[in-house]
Amino acid sequence: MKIPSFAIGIAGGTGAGKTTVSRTVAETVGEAVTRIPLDNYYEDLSHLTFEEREAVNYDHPSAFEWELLRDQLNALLTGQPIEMPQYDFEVHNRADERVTVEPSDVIVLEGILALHDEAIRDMLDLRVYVMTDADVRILRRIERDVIERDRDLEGVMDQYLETVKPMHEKFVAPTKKHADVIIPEGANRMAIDLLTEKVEAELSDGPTRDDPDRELTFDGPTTD
Ligand SMILES: Nc1ncnc2c1ncn2[C@@H]1O[C@H](COP(=O)(O)OP(=O)(O)O)[C@@H](O)[C@H]1O
Ligand SMILES: Nc1ccn([C@@H]2O[C@H](COP(=O)(O)O)[C@@H](O)[C@H]2O)c(=O)n1
Repeated sequence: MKIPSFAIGIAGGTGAGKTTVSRTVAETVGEAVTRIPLDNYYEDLSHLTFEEREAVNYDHPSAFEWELLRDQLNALLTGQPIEMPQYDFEVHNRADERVTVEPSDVIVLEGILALHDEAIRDMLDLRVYVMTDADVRILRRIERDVIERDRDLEGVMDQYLETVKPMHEKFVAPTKKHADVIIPEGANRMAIDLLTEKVEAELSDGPTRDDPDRELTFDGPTTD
């Protein structure tokens, strides 16, 4: 196994297509890829009632347990297994069980604020932002939240206007400037093929992060 692993961050607004991109890359490349959904690092809110949890702003950076994510991402990248928390959207809280995640050659961190935290950004080798128009994203989100997350239409609309949209503009969209690659629309075949090729090239005995030749093989400028 490569140590440190090759780390990719995939950020973008709700409904942009982040999960679709990371799942497709992981399925195409196979077992060498481990997905880390940022949602699993929402703070444990067991001390609040369901009604209080319903009212939380889940699009503000303070909703996430960044320290745990930094520690666990660092552990995985350096070859150690983690006990990853799980998230239950229906009850707005962390689930009781954790899942053991083994280190792997490629780690994909995926979530609205995957490029928000500077220390996390520094751990990533490739930073991706999935950019999809807001009207498309809200339509996708309504469908998903009602069908998969047990939400009602009115609640999804209120949440979107009260927190999701303003937080997207304030915290999510500005992280685009940290991206090495911007993917339009999510399930964009060409972009996914290029991303998959990049991952496969990293797996096929490319230079590691500590290799002085690595800079020479990097195929895009960073904005940091
Ligand atoms: N390019 C695309 N065209 C059409 N539907 C898409 C595309 N990308 C993603 N989707 C669909 O949009 C919905 C939201 O995508 P998802 O990957 O879950 O977004 P995110 O993880 O960014 O919230 C899913 O139902 C997915 O199948
Ligand atoms: N209890 C929760 C926790 C989060 N959300 C919303 O999930 C969105 C992030 O997930 P995506 O797959 O859409 O990127 C985020 O916009 C939160 O508003 C929620 O509704 N309830």
